[in-house]
Amino acid sequence: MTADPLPVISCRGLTKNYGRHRALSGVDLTVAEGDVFGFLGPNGAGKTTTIRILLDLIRRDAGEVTLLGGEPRRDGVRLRRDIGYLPGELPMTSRRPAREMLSFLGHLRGGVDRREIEILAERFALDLDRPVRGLSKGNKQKVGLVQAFMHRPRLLILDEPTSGLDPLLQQEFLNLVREVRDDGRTVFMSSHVLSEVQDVADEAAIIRAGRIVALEDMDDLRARALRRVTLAFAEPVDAAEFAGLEHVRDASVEGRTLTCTVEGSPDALVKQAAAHTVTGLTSEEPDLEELFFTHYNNGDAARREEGSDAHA
Ligand SMILES: Nc1ncnc2c1ncn2[C@@H]1O[C@H](COP(=O)(O)OP(=O)(O)OP(=O)(O)O)[C@@H](O)[C@H]1O
Repeated sequence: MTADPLPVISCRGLTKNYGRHRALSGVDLTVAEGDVFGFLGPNGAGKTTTIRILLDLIRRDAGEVTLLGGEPRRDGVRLRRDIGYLPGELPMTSRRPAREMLSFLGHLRGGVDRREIEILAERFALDLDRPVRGLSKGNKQKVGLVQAFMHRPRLLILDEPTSGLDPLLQQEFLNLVREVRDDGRTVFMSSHVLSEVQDVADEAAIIRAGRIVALEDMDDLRARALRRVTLAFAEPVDAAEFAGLEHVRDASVEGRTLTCTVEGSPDALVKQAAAHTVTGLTSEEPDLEELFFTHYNNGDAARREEGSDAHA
């Protein structure tokens, strides 16, 4: 075992106001080297604002930031080489082909192996010969991802990276994130959907109304995750059979369909269901809001604070 390395991202007390609107109220974050860190929160919670402050694209009103041992305001040039950044909204108005734009960006970062661009483009099924301007939203997102990964940065900061990607490419993206982690590099990625980060993240912070309201080890969060499960049977079943099962709540039956909530392992439910002929199964994840309000005692407090902030 080695001693804990210095965090790759550390921020303390980040505060940001847009006019009279307080977007961040004292955000603290610590991201360890080699981790995949999910930054989760509903729309408008402050994810993009935090990321832009980390990268010194906007100024904070208060707080401290350290990134890869440097200070974003002072060490911007070095940090840009060591960081891959995918913005939430990509300005892509160039008439030039994606290949040229990516090579140009590569030069700005001190040179990028062209093969790396080709390999990434192939993985994301991106046609490098098409002009950037005419690309669809999904293809623009692919260009954004290629430019974030292509110089093999030590730290990737990705704002809603899977937005606009179809499910197959989302999986490819997650594979890439795993490879980066296996390489000992670090990924910080935001999302408003837990499912997008839950398979890959080691840790997650949940931000709400400009405050970090939870910091979670993902293994714990996964173990507690709620699912709404619907099972269809060939014959009518009795709700009582399922009501007392471990990790099963709110079981109700209508005709041949059982709906219930599973918190944690669905093992007991699956074994009980197997006593019957199962004709259908759906399992839905709750959205982040639901998970948040179900699991965190401070949920009501956060909701109240948000309400009072909104009137501030
Ligand atoms: N330039 C701006 N001027 C005024 N208010 C802003 C500005 N940028 C963001 N805000 C507000 O600050 C809050 C945080 O916004 P931010 O974009 O950081 O949230 P987010 O979590 O990234 O959400 P989203 O996923 O919708 O982008 C929101 O209430 C937003 O309306």
